[in-house]
Amino acid sequence: MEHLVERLSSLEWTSTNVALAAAAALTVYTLAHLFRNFVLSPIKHVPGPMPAAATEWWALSHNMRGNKYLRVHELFDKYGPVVRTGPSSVTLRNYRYLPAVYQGKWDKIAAYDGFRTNRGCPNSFSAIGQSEAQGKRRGMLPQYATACLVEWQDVFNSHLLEIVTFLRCNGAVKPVDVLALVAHGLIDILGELVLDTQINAVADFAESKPNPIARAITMWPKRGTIKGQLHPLVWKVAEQIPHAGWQHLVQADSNLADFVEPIVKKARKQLEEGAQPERPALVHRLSTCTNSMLGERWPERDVTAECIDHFLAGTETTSTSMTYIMYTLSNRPDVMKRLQEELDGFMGLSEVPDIQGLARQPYLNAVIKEGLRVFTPALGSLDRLVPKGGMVFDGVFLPEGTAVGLQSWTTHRDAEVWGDDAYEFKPERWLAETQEMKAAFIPFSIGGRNCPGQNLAMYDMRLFLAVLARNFDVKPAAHTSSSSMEPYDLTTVSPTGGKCDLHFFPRDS
Ligand code: HEM
Repeated sequence: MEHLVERLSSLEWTSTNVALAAAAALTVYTLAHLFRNFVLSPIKHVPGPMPAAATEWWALSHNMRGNKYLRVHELFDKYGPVVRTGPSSVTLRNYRYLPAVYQGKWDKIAAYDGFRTNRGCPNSFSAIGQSEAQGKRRGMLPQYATACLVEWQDVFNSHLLEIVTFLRCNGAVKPVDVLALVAHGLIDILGELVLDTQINAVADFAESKPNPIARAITMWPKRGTIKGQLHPLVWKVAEQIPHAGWQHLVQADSNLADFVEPIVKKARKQLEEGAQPERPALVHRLSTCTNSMLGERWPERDVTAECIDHFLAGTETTSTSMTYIMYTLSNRPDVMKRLQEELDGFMGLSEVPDIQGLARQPYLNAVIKEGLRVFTPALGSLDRLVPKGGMVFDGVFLPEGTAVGLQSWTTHRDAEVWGDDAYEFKPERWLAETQEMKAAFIPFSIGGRNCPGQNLAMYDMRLFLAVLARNFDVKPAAHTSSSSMEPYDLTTVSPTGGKCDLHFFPRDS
């Protein structure tokens, strides 16, 4: 050793020597990494593509290309129902394992930590452990109960009517991006339901003015995915890249925090002064409930983080589902006709429907469920950590700490459940729902970490779909095609083309 140190100190540190030393260090690091992932790994026996086992870059590069779900889907045919999709992660095909993985109170993987909001504050989505999440969920669930949502009917109606008015003036003249339109509508609704605040996103959209909140909300999920997959140091460096578009993405979180923080502060002050809102928004509920883990009121920064989280979780998911459903209807006059007949019978001459009656319209609900099945917004694997003792899946043992999950893209196309027409959009299948369909339909996930906003999401979708289909016939713009609509998946899905331009022709014109 002394000899080696002597030799090193006698070396002349020219730039060539430094480069050689760096290359040698990199080689040693890479070999050690490969040795660990191939030879020492406790899941080395799980079949899968070699690059996926070698490094995280296989998953990251497919994530960045938005097609990881397709690659993983193909792997099952080649490697069987249990596939190694990363150095320490495995994806399962068999939907019968859904309860084991998602109802077993297993922790989420560390990448969820990248979804903290309000400058690094944890929220229910980013919480890794069940107990931390349960404390937060108890406070929010009453806001999305049916009894609460029906009280907001006037808010839903006023924003939907604004959209109808805009489309009546513009939709036939030039195509409208339904993805952005619905997202702006949802942001206005969530503004009131979550923050008791008017955001006026649809008004800005109608005037082609960028809305800063809408921009931050649409940028945020991409930021979360990238941040979650990069080493914190690499992210710190990446944050400095002086590119305007990239900076909008990097700053999406602080921009939202700057907007939501003062609203939360004001609401808390009003509550402390004795105000009793007749119709509490989420910010009021969270400000008054007790954090069951801490035994005291939620800190202000946690309330801010949770409210931001709901804006994010409730916008892109629902707007994507609505967009793919509207795009499908623009190409499927048979489905549109049947839907319009049902809605005409239910709504008559009214432009907006009764919110409760919509839940009882069979074909409308069948179209939405089929939309959520075929175009699930969260279609990749939602990974969890195998707990102590490990577990056997389809004959393959996975030890404690393995990241494991199922992707809804695959589950929603399982021929054993959905039949040979699993890839087709066929709302009729929901008119005779089977137990297998119930068990394998997972757009909102299942178990203790399922989507707490699913009731709101279903209300949103019923309302938007009923209003758009009742009032308009829809045709795709010339440039809106199956390739521009190819799903691009970065945690949640969006069309590859980034938008979905459709023509809206008023039905009574
Ligand atoms: C079509 C619309 C929606 C879909 C498909 C959807 C889907 C999902 C899924 C699959 C999860 C589980 C994620 C995971 O385990 O990684 C989830 C979690 C969550 N969703 Fe939704 N969601 C939708 C709308 C909403 C809405 C409207 C809200 C609230 C305004 C919301 C709030 C949340 C929250 C807070 C979580 C985290 C829950 C936890 O981890 O305990 N979502 N959602």
